[in-house]
Formats: sequence, structure tokens, C-alpha cells
Amino acid sequence: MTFQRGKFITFEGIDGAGKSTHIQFVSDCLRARGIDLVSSREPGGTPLGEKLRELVLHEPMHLETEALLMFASRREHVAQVIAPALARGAWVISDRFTDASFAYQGGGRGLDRAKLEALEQWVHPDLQPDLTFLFDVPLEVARARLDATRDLDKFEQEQADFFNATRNEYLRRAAQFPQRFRVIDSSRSIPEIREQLQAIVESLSA
Ligand SMILES: Nc1ncnc2c1ncn2[C@@H]1O[C@H](COP(=O)(O)OP(=O)(O)OP(=O)(O)O)[C@@H](O)[C@H]1O
Ligand SMILES: Cc1cn([C@H]2C[C@H](O)[C@@H](COP(=O)(O)O)O2)c(=O)[nH]c1=O
Repeated sequence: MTFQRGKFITFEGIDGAGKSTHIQFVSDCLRARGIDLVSSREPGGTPLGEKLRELVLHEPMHLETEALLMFASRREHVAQVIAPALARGAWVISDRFTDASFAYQGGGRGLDRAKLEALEQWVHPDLQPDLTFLFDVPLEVARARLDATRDLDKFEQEQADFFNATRNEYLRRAAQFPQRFRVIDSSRSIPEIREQLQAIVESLSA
């Protein structure tokens, strides 16, 4: 028996844009449609990846070390979780993937894009998301949402210039890959965003 490869969906956006809020909703919509779904996150998603997550979110380190650890976590995630699930026909949702490295380490921190492209080619030469939701929101809105909720990690404590550059790189990539990106105006209310997400999910799983 041959299985059709499952679909790979990623959620992206600057910290506080609201992507995590909507992952559960989209997951519930897909499961209600009978789809076998694996939901995961980066950095993380495996026992080793979760240890790397603790390091990159809390320890100061060289920019290139940070990028390499993101891709080390990703290599493990692809090998242990994403590729096996897709191969057996399950769908995978990941809270962030390689677009985040281009946006944060590339846009935010200024790492040469060619180095990120080389890492991408090394770590997942044959894998790209089928669909990427980019939750786009002005920095001030994201910041207000974060400040209201929790202690901030290393990235969340970055300044406005960092997040503006990160957001701009996300938007640049959305324009570069329009066939897989859906830019969601995340400054709207949660019910309005859900309505749009539901329509996209229904068209995808029809
Ligand atoms: N559309 C919205 N309107 C108002 N509040 C929202 C909206 N979306 C999310 N929030 C709230 O903003 C806060 C941050 O949301 P969430 O954790 O989903 O962001 P995130 O993009 O996943 O952030 P991070 O990447 O840092 O984990 C939460 O308290 C959430 O309830
Ligand atoms: C995958 C990935 C993530 N990051 C950053 C982006 C966020 O600030 C954190 C993860 O936190 P979240 O609350 O789970 O979104 O990590 C990054 O800089 N580069 C990456 O490749």
C-alpha cells in the first residue's frame, strides 16, 4: 500500500503576534475533518531539541552559534518527528520552522542570508512547508500583548529595531514565496482571524 505524503503547515510571526493562540484552533479544525495530525514546535519538538531550546532562549551566545543551534534542533526535529509523520500520511503543524531563522537570525541579527541558505540546504534539502501562516502585526501591538502576559525570554527582550527588521524579513519572504505563504492580519480580533483560518483550512482539506 502506498501513502500520500501528509501536508506540512508552519506558523510564523514576531513574538506576541498571536500564532500560538491559533495553533490549537487550526489543529482542532483539521482533526474534526479526520486528519491524523502531529503538532510540534521549534526550537524543540524532540527531547534533544527541547534542551537546545532552553539554551538558545536563555543563554547569551555568538550569533552564528545561535543559528547553528536552531538548525541542530531542526535537524533532529525533521529526522525524528516531521519526516516520519509526513511519510506515513499524517499532517504536521510546526510552531515555527526555517522562515524563523531567516527572519530572526537573518533579518533581526543581520546574519548573512547565504549562510542560512547553506544550512537550509544541508538540513532539509527536499522539504519545504506546503503552507505557512504568517501572523503579521505592528510591533507595538505584539509588545503590548507580550507585556500583559509573561516573563520575557532573550528574544522577547530585544528592542524595536530588532523586531522591525525581523518582521520585514518575514514579509520579504512572504512576497518571495507567495504560493505557500498566507499573511494573516493579526491585529484583528481572535474571532475574525479564526473565520479566515477556518476558510483556508477547509479549502486545504477538501
Ligand atoms: N488577535 C488577538 N487579539 C487580542 N489578543 C490576542 C490576539 N491573539 C493573541 N492574543 C493574546 O496575545 C498574547 C500572545 O499571544 P500568543 O502567545 O499566541 O503569541 P505568539 O505569537 O505565539 O508569541 P510567541 O511567539 O512569543 O510565543 C496572548 O495573551 C494571547 O491571548
Ligand atoms: C525556530 C526559531 C525560533 N527563533 C526564536 C523566535 C522566538 O523568539 C523563539 C521561540 O519562542 P516561541 O515563543 O516558541 O515562538 O525563538 C529564532 O530566533 N530562530 C529560529 O529558527
